[in-house]
This record gives sequence, structure tokens and C-alpha cells, in this order.
Amino acid sequence: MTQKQIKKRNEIFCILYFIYVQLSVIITLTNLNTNSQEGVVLMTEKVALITGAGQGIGEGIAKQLANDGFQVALAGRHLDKVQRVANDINEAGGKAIAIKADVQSKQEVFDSVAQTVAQLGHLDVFVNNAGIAHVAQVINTEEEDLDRLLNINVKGTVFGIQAAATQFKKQGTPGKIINASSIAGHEGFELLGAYSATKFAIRGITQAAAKELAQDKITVNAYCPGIVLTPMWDQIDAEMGELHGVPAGESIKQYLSGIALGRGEQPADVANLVSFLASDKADYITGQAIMVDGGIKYV
Ligand SMILES: NC(=O)C1=CN([C@@H]2O[C@H](COP(=O)(O)OP(=O)(O)OC[C@H]3O[C@@H](n4cnc5c(N)ncnc54)[C@H](O)[C@@H]3O)[C@@H](O)[C@H]2O)C=CC1
Ligand SMILES: CC(=O)C(C)=O
Repeated sequence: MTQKQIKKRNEIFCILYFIYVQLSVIITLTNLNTNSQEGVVLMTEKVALITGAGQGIGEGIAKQLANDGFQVALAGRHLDKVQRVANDINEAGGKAIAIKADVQSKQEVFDSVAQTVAQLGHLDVFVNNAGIAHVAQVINTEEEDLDRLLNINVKGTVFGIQAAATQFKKQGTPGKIINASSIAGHEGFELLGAYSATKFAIRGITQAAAKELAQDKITVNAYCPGIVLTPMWDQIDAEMGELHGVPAGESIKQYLSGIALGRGEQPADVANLVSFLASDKADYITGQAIMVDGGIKYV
């Protein structure tokens, strides 16, 4: 190789090295997640854990947050269901993991946070979405059904708040906790009395936890959907139909006719609100239970 060729080769090498350094800087800056309040610099994407993410609203939230750029941990009682949603997200280019966890167990909720941190590095957002409904008049509500509702909807949410706040404090970072309440948490629904009680409880625990955790820069809010067309409403409609002696599809019609915007709610409608509450744009919002119901004219 001549001196001229060696010089040329070195020049090309220098140019390539310069481009490599520039690209590394750009990629690093893109990945930086700077919290100006704390001066904390995290080198990774934000991480959200969503409970009850195997179907319905939880699935919608998981997919929306993944679209927003979150790495997501999907927790649910049935691993195959959360794994299916995680696969969808991963195939679409996101990053999702599936975790088996029953929110009735404090240990399993704490373990789900530990698994999230072990696999994704840290936690920024915890969505307490898992919940069940039960159709019965208040005077006919069985004790075991009341226990199940309270264990999943209320205790499960309290465990989620405890596990998330413990992790945020350990990290020394701000965090966001987002709970599932309902329009039934603002007004009691006939035949959903015990369920409504659990959703009122979520508003109370959201307000109290928001006040207690504000000093740690942890916000706590709730979303209050209306009539969302998920398997939960299929079940409510079927059970109301049985009690009223009307065919499937009839009971929900009455509720749908009371929606000002003229259509049933989709999981994506709820996920859009959660996306906002999980974002930096909601940093100054805490202790709120926000309606997303299409303008229900009566409840
Ligand atoms: N569908 C609706 O119209 C409304 C729903 N909500 C609330 O939104 C949340 C999600 O509701 P949907 O998606 O409609 O319900 P869904 O029944 O379609 O899905 C709920 C998910 O939570 C999971 N889950 C239930 N118990 C669990 C437990 N012990 N541990 C872990 N996961 C558990 C289920 O396996 C399921 O994947 C619930 O908290 C519900 O009360 C609030 C207002 C309206
Ligand atoms: C299931 C539920 O929360 C309502 C209000 O329909």
C-alpha cells in the first residue's frame, strides 16, 4: 500500500469513527429520561405495570402505554391471557413481559413489582386496573360475593399502592399510581350496589394516598369509565338479563341509550385518559377521580 493510500485509509477511518461517536451521542441523548425536579437521570425507557391486563380495559391500557414508549409489565391471574397481550405488543415492536399475579395476594402483588424491576430495571407507573363486578340487589348480596369484591377491587388496589410506593421510594424517583374507579364510584348503580361500594372506596383511597405520598413526588389518580364494551359488561348484561327475565343484550341497551355521545365506550377511550395520567403532562394532577364516560345522562 502506498503512502497516499494509507493516508486515504486513515482519513476514511477517522470520518467513520467521527460518525460513530456522533451517532452514539444522539442515541444516548434520545434515551435520556431527565427529571428536572430531582436532577435524576435514568438511562432507560419508562416502565409501567398494569394489573388485569389480559383483556378488556387493561389490555387497552397496556397497548396504549406501549405505543407511548413505555416498557410494560402485564400482570394477571391467568398467565396465558397476559402472555397473549405481551406477545402482541412485542410483535408490534414494543417491549412487554407477562407476570402471573392474583391481586388478592399482597405477596403476589409485591412479587410482581420485584419481577418487573428484575426484568425491566425500574418502575415509573403502576396501574391498578384488575377488578370484578357482581350483579345482585344489596339485600341479596351474599357474604362470600361481598368478600370477593372487597378482596379484589379494594384490597388488591391497596396492595398495589403499597407495592408501587415502596418501590418508588426505594428508587428515590417520582412515580404515578393510577387506579380503576368507575361512574359507579360516583353514584350507586341498581343491582351493582356492592360493586359500587368498592368503586367509591377507590376514590377515597386515591385521595388519601395522594395526600400522603405527595411529599415523595408520587401522584395517585383514578379513572372512572362509563359503560365499556368488555367481557365485564357481557357478564353484567347476562346476569341482569337473568334477574329481569330479558334476553342477553337487552339490559345493556338501556344503559347505552343514556350516553350523550351516542355509543358504547371502548377500552381505547379509557386508555387515552390513562396515557395522559401516566405522562409528564399530568405531573401537577393528584388525588383526582376523572370521568371518561361519553357523557352519561343518568346513572
Ligand atoms: N367495563 C366497564 O364498563 C367498566 C369497568 N371498570 C373497571 O375497569 C377495570 C377493568 O374492567 P374490564 O376490563 O371491563 O373488566 P374485564 O372483566 O374485562 O377484565 C378484568 C381483568 O382483570 C383480571 N382480574 C380479575 N380479578 C383479578 C385478580 N384477582 N388478580 C388479577 N387480575 C384479576 C381478569 O382476569 C381480567 O383480565 C375494573 O376494575 C372495572 O371495575 C370501571 C368502569 C366501567
Ligand atoms: C362496570 C361498571 O363499572 C359500570 C359502571 O358499568
